[in-house]
Amino acid sequence: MTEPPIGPLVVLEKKWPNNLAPVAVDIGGSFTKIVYWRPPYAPTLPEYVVRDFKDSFFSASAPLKPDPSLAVDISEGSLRFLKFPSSRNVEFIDFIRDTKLHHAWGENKMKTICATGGGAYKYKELAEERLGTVFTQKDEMKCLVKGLNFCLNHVDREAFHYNFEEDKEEFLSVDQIKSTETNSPFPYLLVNIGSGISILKVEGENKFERVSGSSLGGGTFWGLAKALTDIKNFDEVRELSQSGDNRNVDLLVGDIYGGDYSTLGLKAELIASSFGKIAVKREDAPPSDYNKADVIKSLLFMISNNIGQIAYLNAQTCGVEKIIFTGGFLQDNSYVWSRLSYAVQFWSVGKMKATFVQHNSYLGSLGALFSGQNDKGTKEKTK
Ligand SMILES: Nc1ncnc2c1ncn2[C@@H]1O[C@H](COP(=O)(O)OP(=O)(O)OP(=O)(O)O)[C@@H](O)[C@H]1O
Ligand SMILES: CC(C)(CO)[C@@H](O)C(=O)NCCC(=O)O
Repeated sequence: MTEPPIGPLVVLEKKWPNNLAPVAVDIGGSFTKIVYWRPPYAPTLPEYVVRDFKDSFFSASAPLKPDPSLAVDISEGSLRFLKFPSSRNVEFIDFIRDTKLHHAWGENKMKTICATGGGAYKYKELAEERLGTVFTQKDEMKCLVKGLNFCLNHVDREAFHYNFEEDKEEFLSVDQIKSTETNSPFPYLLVNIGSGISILKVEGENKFERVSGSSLGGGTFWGLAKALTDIKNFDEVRELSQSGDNRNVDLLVGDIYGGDYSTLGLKAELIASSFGKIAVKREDAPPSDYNKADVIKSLLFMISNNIGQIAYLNAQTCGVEKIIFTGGFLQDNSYVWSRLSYAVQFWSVGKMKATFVQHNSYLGSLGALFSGQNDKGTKEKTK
């Protein structure tokens, strides 16, 4: 079958600038995330590049409602998502070049690609040199909010709560994510857990403020996990968190009080000090029976509880009750969903609920893709 000459512009022609590639990248500290539009006539991408990475997608059959204002007729194709570790950023640039994603599935190279995340600045020169296409820089926070709002408004079952008592997701429809007072998803606190954490108060489609941040994020968890154990693969985290027992590593209230600290309502099984049991071990004690599963589980508890607490405190300061957690740390990580849900419920005494989304890692790249539609490829100013 012969390809139409101008690829996606067939469906995007009304608003999509004809010099902009239907691919956008979010180059973060840990991962580079790519979103691209693939029309039905396009070939699939070479398996050798994709095999190590998850390739999730909104397909024509996924319950994605097209938004006329965005003029992206997804039913004519699909938005596809890919990840590369940031340590392979040169390969990622060559991947775009070799697959010709910046050609918009046609003959001609597009003039610009929208890029966000720190790497949009760090790798601009290198990427432009290797691709011969301009990297139009888009602000990371704006893209994150834009991508998330797009998903919340248009993708059914994108958002979900996690029932930590029954260990299952409870998916929300586009209508269920809306507050009754505002008939919209706003206001919400956005806690994006990538390598580090950014916390934003979001009050409207383009109305938001970064209220806080923390360096104790997904990179901290993964860095400490690698430093403390011989773990090499993130998938192992999911396995080990099922079998580990943090009580071999953490000091519990019960270890200090011999039971509950009733006057403060602190139950015996509550963690009093993460990793505290290792700290108080006698020098002449026999080797402990904690193993790497126990360490991983304790680390996950520590990071997740801390994030849950920071999120709750920021939500309280901002006067917002809905907290939406996003970012690569949460991708396919039901254990963390469970911990964060528990932490938010615990700290807010049941007043607040943690919400999660399916396309955690890809919100920034989605936002970059959409934000390129209405501009002429100029450099974006940040606050
Ligand atoms: N397969 C994996 N390998 C390593 N880390 C993973 C993996 N899957 C999930 N993670 C988690 O995802 C985190 C990175 O998330 P994400 O891609 O959102 O960050 P980033 O955008 O690169 O960082 P930042 O926004 O801070 O620059 C890692 O720190 C780690 O905790
Ligand atoms: C630096 C960014 C914004 C890069 O995505 C992120 O890693 C972050 O928000 N880190 C936390 C920085 C802080 O302590 O506010």
